[in-house]
Amino acid sequence: MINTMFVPQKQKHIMETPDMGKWELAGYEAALPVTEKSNPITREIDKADPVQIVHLLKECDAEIFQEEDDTLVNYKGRYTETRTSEPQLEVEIGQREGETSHRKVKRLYSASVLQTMMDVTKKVEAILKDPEHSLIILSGCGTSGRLAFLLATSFNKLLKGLHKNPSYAYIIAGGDKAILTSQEASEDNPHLGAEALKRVCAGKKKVLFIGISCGLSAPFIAGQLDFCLNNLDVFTPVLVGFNPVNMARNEIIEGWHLTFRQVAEKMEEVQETRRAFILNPAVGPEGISGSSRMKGGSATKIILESLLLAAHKATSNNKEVTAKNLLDWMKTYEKVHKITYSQGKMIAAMVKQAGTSLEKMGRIYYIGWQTLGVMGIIDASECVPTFGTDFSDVRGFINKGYKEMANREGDLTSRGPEFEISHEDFMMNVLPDVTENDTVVFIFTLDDDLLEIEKLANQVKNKTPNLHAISHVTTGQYVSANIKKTFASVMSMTWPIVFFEYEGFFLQKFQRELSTKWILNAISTGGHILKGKIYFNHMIDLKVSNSKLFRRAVAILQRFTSRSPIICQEALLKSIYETDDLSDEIRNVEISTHTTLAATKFKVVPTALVLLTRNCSVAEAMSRIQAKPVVRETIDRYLTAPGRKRTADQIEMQRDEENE
Ligand SMILES: C[C@](O)(c1ccc(-c2ccc(S(=O)(=O)c3ccc(N)nc3)nc2Nc2ccccc2)nc1)C(F)(F)F
Ligand SMILES: O=P(O)(O)OC[C@@H](O)[C@@H](O)[C@H](O)[C@@H](O)CO
Repeated sequence: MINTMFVPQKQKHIMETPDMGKWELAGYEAALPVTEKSNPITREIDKADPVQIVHLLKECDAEIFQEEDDTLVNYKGRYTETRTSEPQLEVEIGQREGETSHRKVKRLYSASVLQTMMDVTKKVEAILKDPEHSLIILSGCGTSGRLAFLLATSFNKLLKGLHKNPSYAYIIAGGDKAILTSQEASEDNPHLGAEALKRVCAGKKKVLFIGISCGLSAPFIAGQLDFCLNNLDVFTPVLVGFNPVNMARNEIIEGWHLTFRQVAEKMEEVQETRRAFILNPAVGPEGISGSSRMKGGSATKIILESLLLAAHKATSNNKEVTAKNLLDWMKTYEKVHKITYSQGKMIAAMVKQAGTSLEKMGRIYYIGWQTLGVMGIIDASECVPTFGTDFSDVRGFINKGYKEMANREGDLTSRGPEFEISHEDFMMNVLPDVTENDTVVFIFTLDDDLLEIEKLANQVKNKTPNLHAISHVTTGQYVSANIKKTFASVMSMTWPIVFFEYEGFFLQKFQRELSTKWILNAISTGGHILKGKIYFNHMIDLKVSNSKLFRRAVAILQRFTSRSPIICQEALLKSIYETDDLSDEIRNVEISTHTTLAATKFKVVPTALVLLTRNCSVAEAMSRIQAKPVVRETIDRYLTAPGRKRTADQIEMQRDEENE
């Protein structure tokens, strides 16, 4: 059996993969985590126009809801997509006939997922009965941490409306500053996670810990789950992610003794006694490979909002939660997909506008109200690590700033301009410099202060004609004519009136948030695609600021040059350290040393690409990239050079065929 996984081993950091000739072996591809795979739907998204971009993203998001099909995982973790009706027997290499057992991949609506959700709602209900001595903690890194913050504050508001004490708390790697800015390095520290968890739940007797890691990969979360597993008298750990456990990250975590996969496997064992739970349906690869903020973030919202709302409803109605309840709650989110993307043309127009602004070195501003303002702040903060842009390129603002956010650490404005988030900050410090190159998007509902909205819009209109609105209305409500005439375009989403009780009001709020998330994800992703930041469906010029991004960078270099992982890693290190001869000291120092230095550099991956394709010095590679920053030509020239290997596309094509 060819060993295709990261295996903990003494000489650090070398990804165990088949040697060059067998690189395309289905085995390697099969080991590739779903959350890191390239989605065939978006293989050519970098060449799509705005309407096509929106259509492709819509197709990707629809995969979240896909029913369980004949996708088979055999127990050695070789994930093979089969489209045929009869199960395709894939015999393990060196595996005797008949010994292979196949299991279906869990999807959002799978019976096992619904059963686990039901089990977790019972734990939630137990906690809600005793808020003084117990707590529900939501935790994550990056986008997963931002959603943990949003979910915890939303459900504490739900409790407050019932005159109940808060039962929720959140942890985000890097602290509250990570809600607004990228703190990618803190993801790699398991001790930091465990310490934060101890601090937040000091004195509690019963804690339901919900750790969110879309890729089943964040060491910060692994540290927290392991802490829970060693204190099961107080803690019940729940892991939320979107890979099968046998694809959880298996690389030794620096300064620790376990891999994420070992922690996940321990979780699986304890799950047998219903004292730990794993919610990990596959939702399909991201539209931009590895960008788990998109489908991963959406699926996180859908699962946890459905689960928690069902638990609250059962508590107030004193009724049991059934699998059907959960299925019905989650099915309503499919309508959100339908209603949102019914506005595809208007979304495409905003994508086009965003692309124009970004190409002209203009900026994009989201001016939002209530939690729709939070969705704008989240999308804006994701652009920095995702597209390697400056915080000032895409920014979110929210009415009443930190008062509306209700984040634990309160007002962070004094920490610097990237922490200025109120409409007043926007008016005073940003609006004076807004020009017609900039795009401003208002995001509100008709329950927000329409006079305030109109006043602010008229002030913005004096500075740029590119003023658009996303408004959420309930059937029967209409955006008034004078609001309409203030904006260049108004995208109006009409939602059915909800008759459910109190929880229904929150479900409607959550669904407007998800709809807004999909639209803003399309605007920021589409805008950067039109600006030429994406190659095929990969963000090649990524900042290598933590170990996962380091791995992704090496993998992308391999994918586009067909060189071995060792050669690719060397090229990346030469680029990071700006040297043509790597010392053994550099080769053997911890990954965190590489990522800490890389985080201060620009274009290290494109530079490494030139190193690999032009066989030149680092200095020459850097000056080439300086001169011609567009990565696409560099790769195309290399891949189609006479006598060169197939194009990256042909490589992708062949791999996907192998996966069929
Ligand atoms: C699809 C593609 O080949 C690709 C892209 C990314 C990666 C990759 C990135 C990061 C990582 S990771 O080590 O940080 C990680 C993350 C989550 C998880 N559950 N396990 C491991 N692994 C990657 N690839 C990979 C992981 C395990 C086995 C074989 C390949 N591998 C391949 C590329 F075309 F995008 F390059
Ligand atoms: O939820 P995960 O897989 O642990 O990932 C946590 C973070 O790396 C991730 O949210 C990252 O900040 C985003 O830019 C991904 O699009």
